[in-house]
Amino acid sequence: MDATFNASNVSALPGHENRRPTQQEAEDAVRTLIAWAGDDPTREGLLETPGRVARAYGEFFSGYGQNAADVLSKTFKDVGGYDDIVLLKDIPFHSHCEHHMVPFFGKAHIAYLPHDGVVGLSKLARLVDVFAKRLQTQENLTAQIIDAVNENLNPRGAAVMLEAEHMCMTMRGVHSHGVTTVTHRFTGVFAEEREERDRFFAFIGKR
Ligand SMILES: Nc1nc2c(ncn2[C@@H]2O[C@H](COP(=O)(O)OP(=O)(O)OP(=O)(O)O)[C@@H](O)[C@H]2O)c(=O)[nH]1
Ligand SMILES: [Zn+2]
Repeated sequence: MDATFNASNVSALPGHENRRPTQQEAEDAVRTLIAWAGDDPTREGLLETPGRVARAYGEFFSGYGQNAADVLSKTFKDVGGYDDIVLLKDIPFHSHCEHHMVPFFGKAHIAYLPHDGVVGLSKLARLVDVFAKRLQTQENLTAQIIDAVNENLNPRGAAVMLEAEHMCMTMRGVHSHGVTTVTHRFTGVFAEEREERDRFFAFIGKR
């Protein structure tokens, strides 16, 4: 995360002009939240918690230190002339909503019709993580994934669908359990031809 940390991201944070907050400052912020929640950050069980939370944040938000172009940089053309749909379904993802900073999680389905070669299958799952491991809305996550596929693979078409449960709707607020939010976007041939969209839905078992 350090390597690509963009200091301008925190320029609006008083006392942090042009620098990333230190680990110590992050841990102090966690202690403040613990006290604000009503507990005692100095009691034994909570002493190491700020450090753990900071480390966990490093994992939850590791996407800020990654970019899609790196993940999708290596493509293969030696695929026997295969140019039909490539589809990964049920890619699990965990993200955090940018409104409440609590998790939303579910499955992503990504398809593309190759034009300039194909990409390693694991890279599409990694691509989801590049953007999921940031503060997000589900709509933005959907758009960023398909934009990255288009920019880096130049396919004849791409399709992305996300299905997720938002803990900010389950654990708090409206307390609506079991609600699945579905977002999707189609580009190229998938946007133009209903038949291709229907194939996508059929492959992911939605019709
Ligand atoms: N469109 C969209 N909304 C989201 C997403 N994640 C959370 N939200 C919603 O963001 C909204 C924020 O609404 P606000 O009224 O500003 O905040 P709030 O008072 O905490 O809202 P409630 O959740 O209704 O209690 C809520 O309706 C959330 O359900 C997302 O990925 N996409
Ligand atoms: Zn939320």
